[in-house]
Amino acid sequence: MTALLEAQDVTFSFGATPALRGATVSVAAGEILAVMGPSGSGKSTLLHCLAGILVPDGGTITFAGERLDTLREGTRTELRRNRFGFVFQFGQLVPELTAQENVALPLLLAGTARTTAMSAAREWFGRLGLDGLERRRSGELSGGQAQRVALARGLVSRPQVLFADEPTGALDSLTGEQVMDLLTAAAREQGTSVVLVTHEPRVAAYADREVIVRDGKLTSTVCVL
Ligand SMILES: Nc1ncnc2c1ncn2[C@@H]1O[C@H](COP(=O)(O)OP(=O)(O)OP(=O)(O)O)[C@@H](O)[C@H]1O
Repeated sequence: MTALLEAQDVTFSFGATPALRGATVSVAAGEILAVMGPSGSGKSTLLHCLAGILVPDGGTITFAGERLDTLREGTRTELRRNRFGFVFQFGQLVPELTAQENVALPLLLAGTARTTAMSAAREWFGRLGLDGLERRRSGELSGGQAQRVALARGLVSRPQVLFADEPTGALDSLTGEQVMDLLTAAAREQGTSVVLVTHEPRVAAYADREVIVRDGKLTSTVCVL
């Protein structure tokens, strides 16, 4: 397996609190990886290090053969914007913007012309069963609808890696399954790798592979296919 994204022996502390203590994990191109583990074990911190949001205290992060952790902040931000997509537990849509503007946002931030960005965003509404909701604001959407809008925003720039941190954590189980069906189908269709943090085995079951974080380390790898 050739790794697209890899953490090698990564350590990270929040002040005196160690969150990662030598975490090693890799994700192949197009692979959906579930990161599981108890609360406080370091899953989100690992995701943030892999995504270049946090810079590790030690160890290395490699993306597409190049060190991510040693890039200057501006270059890292640009790489995140162009190559990575994000979906979090609570959609975190911008409340002042319409649903369609929210989806278009990553493209607009990357410098795409507004008409092009808005029409690319529009395509996702049909794809994710959101037709007719384009002009709604986040306060006028159900939890499941808002999370599908967030998913469209995470995928609209066709990222190489989608980072999903408890993407179904705020949804009931049926709505969560619908979001996971759409997430995995869209990621597979465009060859996007997914780093999926979850503590729910039913959600992890959508992944190709599962790893478990305990006390800031990866403890086991289980193939779920
Ligand atoms: N911003 C922060 N400031 C200080 N300590 C933090 C911060 N974020 C996380 N931690 C600590 O780092 C450790 C790992 O946290 P992390 O959020 O990565 O765990 P997690 O496995 O994602 O947990 P959960 O499943 O509850 O979201 C924990 O001990 C946590 O208390």
